[in-house]
Amino acid sequence: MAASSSASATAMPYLDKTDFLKLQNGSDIRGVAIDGVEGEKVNLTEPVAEAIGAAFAAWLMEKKKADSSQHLRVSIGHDTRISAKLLQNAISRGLAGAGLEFVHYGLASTPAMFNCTLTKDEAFLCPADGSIMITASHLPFNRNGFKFFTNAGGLGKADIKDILERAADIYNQFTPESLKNSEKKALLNFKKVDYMIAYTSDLVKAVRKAAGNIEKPLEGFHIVVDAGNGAGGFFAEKVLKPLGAITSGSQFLEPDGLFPNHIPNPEDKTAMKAITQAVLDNKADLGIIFDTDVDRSAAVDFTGREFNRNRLIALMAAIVLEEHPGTTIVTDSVTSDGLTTFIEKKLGGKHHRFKRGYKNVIDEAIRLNSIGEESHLAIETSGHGALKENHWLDDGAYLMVKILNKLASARASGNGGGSKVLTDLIEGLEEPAFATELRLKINQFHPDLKEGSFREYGEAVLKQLENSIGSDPSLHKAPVNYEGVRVSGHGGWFLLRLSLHDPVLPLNIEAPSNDDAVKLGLAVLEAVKGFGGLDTSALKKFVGAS
Ligand SMILES: O=P(O)(O)OC[C@H]1O[C@H](O)[C@H](O)[C@@H](O)[C@@H]1O
Repeated sequence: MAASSSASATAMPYLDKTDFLKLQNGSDIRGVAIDGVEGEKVNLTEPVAEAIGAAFAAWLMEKKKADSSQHLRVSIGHDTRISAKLLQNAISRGLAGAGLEFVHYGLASTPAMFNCTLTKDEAFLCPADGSIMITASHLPFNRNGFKFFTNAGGLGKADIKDILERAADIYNQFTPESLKNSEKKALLNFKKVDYMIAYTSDLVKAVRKAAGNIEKPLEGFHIVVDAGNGAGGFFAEKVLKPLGAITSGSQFLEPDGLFPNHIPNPEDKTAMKAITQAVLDNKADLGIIFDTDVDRSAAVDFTGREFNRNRLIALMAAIVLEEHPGTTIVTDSVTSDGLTTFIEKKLGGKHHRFKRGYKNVIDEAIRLNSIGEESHLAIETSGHGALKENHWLDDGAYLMVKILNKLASARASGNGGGSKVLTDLIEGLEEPAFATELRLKINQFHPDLKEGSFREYGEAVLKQLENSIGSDPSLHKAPVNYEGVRVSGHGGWFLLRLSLHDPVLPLNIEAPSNDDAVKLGLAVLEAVKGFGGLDTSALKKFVGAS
């Protein structure tokens, strides 16, 4: 362990590239930003964040072929986490030290942070050459992280790795003088604007335009919002109200980084229950729920029926296919067979079931367009959805705007009020009576893994499962599949695949009954039973074998 000579730098432990690379989570940076959870040591410290800021600056200057005289501008926003300000200031010092301008947006959403690289309005110090969102999405309160954007979109895995490697070098070259110097520069150059005014006014304009330039196209609609105390509270006040909607009964709009009510996550059952209850209690027409940084969303109709997961995809596909008949809808891998039938037979579109991961589905839709296959929607069951018309940005608020457009235009053309128009759009979507996701952990320290990685071990489990399927006549491998092993049988299907980030094999099962789902579960259990490093307890419990 080497340590720098200075007083403040002695408090900074030596960290190498591997320590920095541990902060990578796909195309995001994530870490533990504050104490408070036993066994979780802070690894996203202020100096680490400062180094990441300086590394992003260096990366951006290279990308934009800028020299230090050009003063590239970077905007910084954050969600409601309690570590937001600390990290905001640290990353600003990194940018300032590298000679870049930085602008604080304060509380913002992830999609707004991409948008500001496209907005052309000097009053909001836009466009930004690059932007940073400080968020850890729905993770617990002690975590935090960064997402980065340029006008070309969100940075991908390779760029994040590059930035973290640069950050490791920068961090180990920090001296007390350099740290003081960047602090001074950051204090001198500090600027702040409320960019959410510009972003929300664009959303409002989009709905007005779609409704035929009516000032208050949502007049009389009662719509409740649940922001889960994340950054999405603006939607009620700054989008729905100006459009004329009644928003009383909206809940958890106040920022609170301890998330005292429920996790802001449309995939979370408690969160969905909370917004459903609010719709029913208030006899509202529609409920809208966001995740912490508003890149994901879901809705609830006036009867309390949830539009999330496959249903949200079906609804968005119906809206997009009305506008672009025959287009390809790209989704993640855990979507249902019923959804494929719905998109292809009822809506006349094409369902391209790809891999899990929002960046994967978005990049795939872009790729399809580039080879001549038209696609206008890339959407995941997690609630991430991106439209071609909106720069392929996964924006939970924009998804909801598309739904609002539908409500407003239906009423403008005399089709009544309420959200029945939405419910009707997904009529005919077959839904399995039983659906579950079990997450089977790989024990990385099990002797069976020898020197190999958990990924190699997971691949071996999948290979074994694939081989064993061949000998069971009631099971059939999906003819087209991009991830893991997807099999149909017993009237349903299962998919076993490697998690994008964790040493886990998620197993999704959908079937017409619990018994059929158990039969599918038993087939998986039988195939993987020789793998001592795989924790199958959840599966055993599910099939009643423990
Ligand atoms: O592979 P898993 O562990 O199920 O996680 C997959 C999920 O990871 C993150 O949350 C991404 O934001 C999602 O886009 C992705 O679907």
